[in-house]
Amino acid sequence: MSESSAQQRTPIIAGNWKMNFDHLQAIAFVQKLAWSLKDVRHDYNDVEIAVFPPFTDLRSVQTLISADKLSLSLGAQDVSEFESGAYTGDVSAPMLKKLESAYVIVGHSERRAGYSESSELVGRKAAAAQTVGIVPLICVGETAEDLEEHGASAVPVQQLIKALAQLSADAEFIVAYEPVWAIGSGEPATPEQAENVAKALREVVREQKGDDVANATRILYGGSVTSQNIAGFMKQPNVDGALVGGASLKVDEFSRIAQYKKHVTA
Ligand SMILES: O=C[C@H](O)COP(=O)(O)O
Repeated sequence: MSESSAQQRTPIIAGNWKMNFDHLQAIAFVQKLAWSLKDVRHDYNDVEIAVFPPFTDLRSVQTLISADKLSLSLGAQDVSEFESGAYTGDVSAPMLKKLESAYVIVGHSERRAGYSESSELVGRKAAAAQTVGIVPLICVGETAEDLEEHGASAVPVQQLIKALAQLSADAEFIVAYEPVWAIGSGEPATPEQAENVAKALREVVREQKGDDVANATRILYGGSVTSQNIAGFMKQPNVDGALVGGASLKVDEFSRIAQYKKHVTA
């Protein structure tokens, strides 16, 4: 990958709220976040900042973003593989599209572990999102046991190969490398570990989708990202942003993470 291709990718700082904040709390949070970023946003017009609220908050956050013309992107945390019908509890990609969700997370390890979601299902969900023009953010990552047995990249690479095999459309997707052992643990991967796996994942994209897609695809790191460590990740040539969990629930901290360039030195 050349330096120039890395520069073509717009970095994205994404806040995955998980199952936190009701819709009233969501409104208050987004208002505070927009206020916190208002004086610096012009310095960050080449950085995308996105929030991923629970389903019940999407309408409220979308209305706020649209009414106040906020420079924030909106995403959902999951999507059904089906378009409509008798699927109690599911939320479809067309429904999310109506709410102006630009993105949807698929394959988060909490869903893989808690709901036995396979990489094939993750791929079908990603395909359903792409059908309506939503960009899927495909999460992959190894457990501590996987790391010990197979090293860092083997499991994420296999997960991505299987998920990408389900995509038929030639449409955008994002990959998030989230080592399970780093999520919520306060023990992030090192920037070098994140870079090594991100590089391996980009090679998977290259093999399956070709050079142009590989060079354009954003690959994020997630797992105990904070304002103290974000700069190290963002300096890596194959890391194009972060998927932030716990720290995205604190306005000031998430705002500091979004302003990572202040902390990046050559
Ligand atoms: O989706 C976000 C990840 O699970 C990371 O969560 P965390 O930042 O709380 O470790």
